[in-house]
Amino acid sequence: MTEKALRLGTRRSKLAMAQSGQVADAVSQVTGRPVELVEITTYGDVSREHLAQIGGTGVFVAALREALARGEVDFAVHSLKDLPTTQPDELVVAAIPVREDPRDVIIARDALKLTDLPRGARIGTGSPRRMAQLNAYARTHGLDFETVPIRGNVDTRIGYVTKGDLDAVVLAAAGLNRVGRSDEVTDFLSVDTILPAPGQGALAVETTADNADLIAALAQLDDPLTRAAVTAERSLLAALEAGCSAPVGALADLLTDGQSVKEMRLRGVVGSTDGSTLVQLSTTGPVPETHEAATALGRELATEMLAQGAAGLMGERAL
Ligand SMILES: NCc1[nH]cc(CCC(=O)O)c1CC(=O)O
Repeated sequence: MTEKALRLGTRRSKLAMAQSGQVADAVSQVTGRPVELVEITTYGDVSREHLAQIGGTGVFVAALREALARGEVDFAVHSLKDLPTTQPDELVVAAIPVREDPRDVIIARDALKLTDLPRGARIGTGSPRRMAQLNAYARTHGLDFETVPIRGNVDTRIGYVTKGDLDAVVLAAAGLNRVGRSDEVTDFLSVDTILPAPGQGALAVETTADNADLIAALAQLDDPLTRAAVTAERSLLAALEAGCSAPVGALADLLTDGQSVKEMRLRGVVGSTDGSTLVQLSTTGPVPETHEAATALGRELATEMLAQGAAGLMGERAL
């Protein structure tokens, strides 16, 4: 007898379909069961222009979570950076697979790098985090470009450059990799220049808390080091009382001593969108082995950032 297919709820966007498809393959490999994609239309997909008013990328997550709660699907895959920092009691993030490239990139006309952009160049991004750090970089490196607020999916955003409306756009490397368009990247931005969004490049595989068998099966896809890193990053975000559209960047990585992993370093930044003020700090600690330890690392850095005025920079919202 063939086993019943597991139902994976997904948005219809190219990026969502790509990442759901990849997780579907992995889940079917570890469970030996077929996985069926169930398309869920979200309010954010239908009414993009109202996204800012109804609360940013959280709307995409909410529709998938409702389908899970109603029992219409068995599990869902989210971009971790779009996931609100509060976890509903009835849902569990059963797996956080190995993170992809966390960097931001630019796709610019004429294969230009960030530092090659001419004076007055227009760079499209709707993210206050990217605006703040790009503008700060311009100020400290004698560059002169303008960040222009844009929205839209990966294709739309790249279209601004290919149609000649903008000189460059900023995107996440991971998303481009997943949709097979990373060959169009003209510059991978160092995380020393632009810290990514907390959780960027990582996925969250979520199911209902009452589904013990599926939780155990999905756990085989979990990467504990990725989980520790993104838990610390998201704990920083939560402790700063910032949402997914706040100008906050964070990245936890491992510091190695020769061959062996020594410590985890968590870097964080918050800034004004014009780049005139940045609070950028880092902390290091033993590699966290529990959720509590990872959370403590993020809280510790938040406390230091708040002491340096981070709270005053959190009011700015995405356009
Ligand atoms: N905010 C939209 C979004 N959510 C996740 C990704 C990319 C994939 C990832 O970071 O995991 C993107 C696109 C982007 O920022 O370019």
